[in-house]
Amino acid sequence: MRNSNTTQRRALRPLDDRPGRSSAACVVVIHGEGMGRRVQLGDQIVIVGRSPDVEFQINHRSVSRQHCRIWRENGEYRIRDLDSTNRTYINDKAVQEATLQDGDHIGVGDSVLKFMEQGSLEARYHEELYQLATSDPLTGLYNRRQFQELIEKEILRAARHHRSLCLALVDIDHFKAINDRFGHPMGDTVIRGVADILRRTVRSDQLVARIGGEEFALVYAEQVLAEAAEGAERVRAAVQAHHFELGNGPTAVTVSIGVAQWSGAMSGLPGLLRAADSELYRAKRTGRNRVCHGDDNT
Ligand SMILES: Nc1nc2c(ncn2[C@@H]2O[C@H](COP(=O)(O)OP(=O)(O)OP(=O)(O)O)[C@@H](O)[C@H]2O)c(=O)[nH]1
Repeated sequence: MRNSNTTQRRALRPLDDRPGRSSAACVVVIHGEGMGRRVQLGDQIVIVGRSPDVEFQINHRSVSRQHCRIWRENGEYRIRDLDSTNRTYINDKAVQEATLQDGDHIGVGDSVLKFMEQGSLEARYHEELYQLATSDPLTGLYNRRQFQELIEKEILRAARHHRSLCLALVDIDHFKAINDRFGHPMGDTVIRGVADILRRTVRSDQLVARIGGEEFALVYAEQVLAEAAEGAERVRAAVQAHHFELGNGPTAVTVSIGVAQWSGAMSGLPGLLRAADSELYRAKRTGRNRVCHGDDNT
């Protein structure tokens, strides 16, 4: 039986595809639903299917919930059909199980995936395209678009398995004044510095994204509000403790953070964003350099 915690974590960092990773074997959707999406293949088993719980989800009715499985064995990648309704094809031939070769086309429902071996020029090209599409060039964190895609998946998962899920929005305080005083390039240095602190302070499997100019998002999967607020407080304290060298000696930079927990009554992502944003607004209004969340609203 598959471990649901592992599945949850993988969804946040799909198979260690975070920016800056070296080129590895991968599958890329080259036709049909999910075109352009790519999943890096390592030593983990990758299930391809329609279910939100699988490692490579293709949300189309022609794809079975768990359609096929790809795994590594003796240095090769193998694929097996999981009794799918529409079967799994390699280069237009239905297969039960097969070894994948560089460039193979894998037919999964109406979609076609291409398998590319580790280090191949084409795999590197697709990796670069993927990084460009999903990461923020200034910080290397996920960009807003990728954040939305990943958190929407998390919301579906939380709803389905009745798991908790929290979102923290982190905003640098008085950032305009930093730009005005030290110049835009120094402002960029501060954004990069805060991004580094976030990366260092959160769990390694946690989703961190830059979703606006000086605004970041942290996703706390399987954590309740009190736990997420504790994590957010660690982030706030770490930023405050860091001395940013901006030219005139050390300068204090602080962040305000709003935290909210997803609930079934919210209208998906917009509802969760609204709730976290209103807590962020409260943190700004009540003095900045603080974490606000629903439970402290007395
Ligand atoms: N250097 C730099 N500045 C940016 C970037 N994106 C947005 N900004 C600036 O960030 C500033 C955001 O300022 P405001 O939204 O007014 O907020 P603030 O000054 O941080 O004040 P509070 O959020 O109320 O504490 C604006 O001046 C933007 O021009 C960026 O990528 N680099």
